[in-house]
Amino acid sequence: MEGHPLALHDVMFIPALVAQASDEQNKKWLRRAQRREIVGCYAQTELGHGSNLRKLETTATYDVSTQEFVLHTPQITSLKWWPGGLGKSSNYAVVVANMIVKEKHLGPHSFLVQLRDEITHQSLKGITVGDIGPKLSFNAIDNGFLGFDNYRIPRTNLLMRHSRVEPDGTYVKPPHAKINYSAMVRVRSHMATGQGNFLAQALTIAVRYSTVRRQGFIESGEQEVKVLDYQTQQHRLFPSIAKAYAFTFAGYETIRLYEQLLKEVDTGNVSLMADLHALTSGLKSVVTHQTAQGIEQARMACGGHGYSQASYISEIFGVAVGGCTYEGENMVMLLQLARYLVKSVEQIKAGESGKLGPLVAYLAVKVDGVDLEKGVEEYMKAFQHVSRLQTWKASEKFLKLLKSGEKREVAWNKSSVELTRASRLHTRLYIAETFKRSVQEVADPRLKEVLTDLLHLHVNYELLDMATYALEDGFLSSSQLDYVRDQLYFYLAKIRPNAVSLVDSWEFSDMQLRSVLGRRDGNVYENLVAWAKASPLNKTDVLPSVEKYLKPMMNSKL
Ligand SMILES: CCCCCCCCCCCC(=O)SCCNC(=O)CCNC(=O)[C@H](O)C(C)(C)COP(=O)(O)OP(=O)(O)OC[C@H]1O[C@@H](n2cnc3c(N)ncnc32)[C@H](O)[C@@H]1OP(=O)(O)O
Ligand SMILES: Cc1cc2nc3c(=O)[nH]c(=O)nc-3n(C[C@H](O)[C@H](O)[C@H](O)COP(=O)(O)OP(=O)(O)OC[C@H]3O[C@@H](n4cnc5c(N)ncnc54)[C@H](O)[C@@H]3O)c2cc1C
Repeated sequence: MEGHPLALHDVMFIPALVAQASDEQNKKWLRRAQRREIVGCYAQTELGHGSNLRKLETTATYDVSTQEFVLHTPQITSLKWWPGGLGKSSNYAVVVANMIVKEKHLGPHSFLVQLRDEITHQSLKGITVGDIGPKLSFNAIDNGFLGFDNYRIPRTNLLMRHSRVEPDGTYVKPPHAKINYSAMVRVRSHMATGQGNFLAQALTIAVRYSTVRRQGFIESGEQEVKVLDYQTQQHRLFPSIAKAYAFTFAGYETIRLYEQLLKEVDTGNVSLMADLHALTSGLKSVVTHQTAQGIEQARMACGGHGYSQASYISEIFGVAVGGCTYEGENMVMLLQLARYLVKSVEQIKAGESGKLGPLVAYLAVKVDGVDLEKGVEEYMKAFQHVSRLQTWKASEKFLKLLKSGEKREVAWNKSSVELTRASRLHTRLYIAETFKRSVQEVADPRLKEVLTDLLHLHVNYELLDMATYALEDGFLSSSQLDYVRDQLYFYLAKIRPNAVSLVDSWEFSDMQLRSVLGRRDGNVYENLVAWAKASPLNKTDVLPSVEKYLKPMMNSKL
């Protein structure tokens, strides 16, 4: 669960080599990395900068006389800080540094750098490396720091698939200025499935436990009810079951798009880059935030035992919520998507709606009203409407400030909260649409029926959650909103009989879940007692601290 020291070797180091090292270079490095003869990480973030990559301070200066790059950490804020696996495990890193050739600053470029001796694993001369210390979670991964003192590497250690520096220092530009950012886009493209997986684990635990836990009565009877029979418990858990499926389906799509991008970029076709960057920037932000909320609700739904580490939900939360920060802080990434949305609005205003990509074409089409009783398609139109409304309002706010004479950056900052709201709504539309498309493609009629129930639950829950935007211009009436609520409660009840099968279908083993509450055999109470008794504190009846502290305190005559 909490990842492992080689997680970043697999999810970033190797993909960075695949995407950015030349075939020539990969003959030397990739096989060795895949066979784990070398262990690597992705060292980009610094003590002083993580979001603003233009201001990364680690430099890689080309020395034409020796055909080497000199890596240097000019000041404390330039130390690489946070990269997973960097502290103690890796002996190599893909280092992102500001490249300087013939005194020209060429921006962030990626270099393969050996950090430690392959035999002794000792850090090499000119390298300072270590672990940054305990974190909220993910403590099985040694996030580290790294400093260079005029550390020399061969010219050929610049990853040269897309940009090159020739022996004489001639710089060959990449086909797209941001192609060096591809390793991040890859992780972002995989995050929806990863986060969906975290959410699914937490929901498996909470739903199973909610059928074991009996507490209180709905109508008087012999037995107390299973807490899963409370509507509030269903409302707390079932929308997250739907989201776990929805995020996974959306993630399948972005993983496919990333693979397509990788192939296209190699042919020089970079047209997909802008769309995928915008899409994954919004998706990682919405999915990570909603996953964290869903896991927290799952933990709270388990009462006191949810708060015990025996539930393991707090660890799942810790690992998942890091995603709101890593791979691009959520606000920063929502604003990246907002750039794309504002550009789309400007294209429409310039009469160029025909140029809009499929993901934003809806911004040019006004929908007057919907008849929600006709089904899910109508909900999609409602999501399109609220996203269009907010995107246009936020864009108009920005453009009006611009027209009033504000500098672009200042106008942008003054509109940024409204812009992030538009980015979220646009992304939630995308998630709902991929969920709908994926359910439509399910062949097995029984599966399709249950997943359709989840889809209905999802669209009603989401539309109710966005009600402010749907009501503000009268697009939806309050009686339509009453219909949405009724539908929500109808589907909570409809899903109840299938809730356990829906989470069991993810087939997490007890070992993967590591949760006493989520045990497949439902044998919670005996195992909670066994778990507690195994705690180190219970090794002895009386702790040594009693002699050392308690007794002297209790016997002291103050
Ligand atoms: C179970 C265990 C699991 C284990 C799983 C654990 C995994 C943990 C992994 C964590 C690893 C990390 O965190 S690795 C480090 C992650 N770090 C980040 O993500 C850094 C976030 N910051 C950035 O990416 C960048 O600074 C930006 C994109 C925010 C800004 O870049 P910039 O160079 O200043 O560009 P900017 O001026 O904003 O935009 C200029 C133009 O470039 C475009 N642009 C910007 N980036 C891109 C891009 N990638 N692809 C295409 N286009 C792009 C913009 O849309 C814009 O187009 P136009 O609008 O002009 O048309
Ligand atoms: C668990 C974990 C694993 C990580 N693994 C790696 C790794 O393997 N490799 C690696 O290189 N890095 C890694 N990182 C670092 C991570 O990528 C950065 O923390 C992240 O990019 C955010 O940058 P920052 O920490 O500098 O935050 P900052 O950018 O300083 O953000 C601080 C606050 O400022 C706000 N802010 C910043 N810029 C703007 C802006 N332009 N507009 C509006 N608000 C803004 C942010 O929204 C945030 O609220 C990891 C981080 C974590 C937590």
